[in-house]
Amino acid sequence: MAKRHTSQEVQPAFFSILNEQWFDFPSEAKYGKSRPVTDFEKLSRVGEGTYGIVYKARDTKFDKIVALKKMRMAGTKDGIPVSGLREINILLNLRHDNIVELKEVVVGKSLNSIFLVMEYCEQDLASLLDNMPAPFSETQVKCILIQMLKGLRYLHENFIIHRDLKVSNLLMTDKGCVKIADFGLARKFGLPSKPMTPTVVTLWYRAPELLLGSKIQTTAIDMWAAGCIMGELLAHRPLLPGRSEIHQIELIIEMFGTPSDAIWPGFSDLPALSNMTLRKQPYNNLRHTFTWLTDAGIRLLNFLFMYDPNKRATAEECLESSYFKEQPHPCDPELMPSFPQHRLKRKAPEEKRQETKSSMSKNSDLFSDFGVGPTSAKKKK
Ligand SMILES: Nc1ncnc2c1ncn2[C@@H]1O[C@H](COP(=O)(O)OP(=O)(O)OP(=O)(O)O)[C@@H](O)[C@H]1O
Repeated sequence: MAKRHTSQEVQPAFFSILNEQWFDFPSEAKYGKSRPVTDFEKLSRVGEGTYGIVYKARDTKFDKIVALKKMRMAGTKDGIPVSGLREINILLNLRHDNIVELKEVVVGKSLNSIFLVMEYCEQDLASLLDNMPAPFSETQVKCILIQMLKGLRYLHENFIIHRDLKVSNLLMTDKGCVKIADFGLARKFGLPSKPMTPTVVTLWYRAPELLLGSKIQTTAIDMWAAGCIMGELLAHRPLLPGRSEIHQIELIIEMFGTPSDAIWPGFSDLPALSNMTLRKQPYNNLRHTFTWLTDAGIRLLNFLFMYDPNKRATAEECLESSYFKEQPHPCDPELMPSFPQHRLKRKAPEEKRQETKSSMSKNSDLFSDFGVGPTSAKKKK
């Protein structure tokens, strides 16, 4: 059967990635004309992830508010970590309303300290979901989903698999524009890369083929994560919050029934199944979970949660869904609430969210490269 999702069997070839990535750099960055980070005034710290700390900062030369992401160097032998290089290379070559814009790369005092200058987004959806008193209305959920799907369609058309889609990587501007962020795990198909690790994609959003050890990565892993995000936005809680990989598989089976070769050809050959027996559960419980959702909504969720990655919905197909054409219609992004009261609450809830990627030391003095010291940090608006 023809593949509906673009896929790649990944190979180990670490150094060719680095070379290809530098060849793709715009000449400014490639030939060392990057601006110094001292051109930026740090305003506040807005987020911290596995690969870097993110600050709200002011570009003093152009008087613009930006986000500055300092790449973590800890634990790397050769300077910039490959995840950072991938993120830089991929983002510099992308331009879309629903993808966070990387404006430039600037350097710190020491040569191996690198900052990504990105457009600043006021919110991330994880913090919003954890803090807002009432859930998003369905018209707002549709507005968010459509923007996410447009961003995904653009990525997949450009041969990029994000590989870490989750609510904390969906940012929102004060104008209600949703942006996919955090390309540290993203891959361009066609580039050789290291052998696939099944631990890509945060556990709660991880597709069954990854959990069961498939060696093939396709754009369908982003679409499963998109289904989890749709479920989370509609239910106002994570849909499949597994505590371990085994628990994650159990939750998936509880919700969608036990897969079989009949619905997912090749399923019984997946590596993890050689040492595990799956519980028999014949029912799909999506309708019981979303009793109030229209048939079109349930159909879209079921399409996103197809076990067989080849049959799973593409972003393009989702955008055609009748769910987005029926009442209540998606609201205009400009009409999305901006939630200024929740901007200060970003960090705490994010820490509570379960993450599976290894955590690195977060104590280094990351302010030391800025011209302005931590004591002069302005209060966030
Ligand atoms: N452009 C931006 N504007 C505003 N805030 C941002 C921006 N980029 C990132 N952030 C904030 O910083 C947090 C961490 O950023 P990011 O996800 O890029 O880092 P990471 O180290 O790759 O994270 P992860 O551990 O999820 O892989 C985000 O959840 C968000 O709250």
